[in-house]
Amino acid sequence: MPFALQAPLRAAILDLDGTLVDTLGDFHAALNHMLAELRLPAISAEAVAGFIGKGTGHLIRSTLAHVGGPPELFQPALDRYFDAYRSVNGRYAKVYPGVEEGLAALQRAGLRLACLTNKPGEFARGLLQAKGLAPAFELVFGGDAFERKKPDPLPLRKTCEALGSAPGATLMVGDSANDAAAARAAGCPVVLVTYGYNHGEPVRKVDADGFVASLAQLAPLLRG
Ligand SMILES: O=C(O)COP(=O)(O)O
Ligand SMILES: [Mg+2]
Repeated sequence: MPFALQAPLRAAILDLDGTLVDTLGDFHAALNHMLAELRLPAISAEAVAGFIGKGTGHLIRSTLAHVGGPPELFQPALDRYFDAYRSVNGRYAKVYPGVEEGLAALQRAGLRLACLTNKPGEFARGLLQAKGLAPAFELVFGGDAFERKKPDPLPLRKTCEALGSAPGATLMVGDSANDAAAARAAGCPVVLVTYGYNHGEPVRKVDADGFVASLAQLAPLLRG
């Protein structure tokens, strides 16, 4: 569906998991490693996909509940998960088609770029580095950078401030209702990709300014 972005843009904020990189394989491997160490049953990749995007605490709590593990195991599970994720980060992850092209188009349009994810900052920076995407971003903020995570608007407001760009002139590009809700509340225009993880729900039902099947489709929206 064609759509137009109203305001002249000065900056763009991009989500990471499900938007820039398909990280389901990394999450799946790290969680199953954690579950095996806790002697709990394994989880399917499909179930994991529904839990991505709301940060690590939500991912671990949802995974434990899904396999019938007691909530008291949260802290030991979290510790094992961090060790496991640190050692797989990027190994089973793939940059989505059109990402390099889309980022280059945003840069050519003179926009300052930040990556804002609910993933812990350490993992986000390592992943962007491993996939060759780090040089595109002036700033990278993880889920541990601010007091609250998306869908709260605080991380977007803070990122706009750090970029020196008003929210109305800062495009949020994400894959989930979380990104869209945060953008709406912060006053940023928001475009969602149709290929990511939207908590297991159809992404087109989310209130957003537009949808793209590839970041390469952002290029024509930036002209003029
Ligand atoms: O939930 C996470 O860890 C990451 O999610 P995000 O990159 O889509 O914000
Ligand atoms: Mg995401």
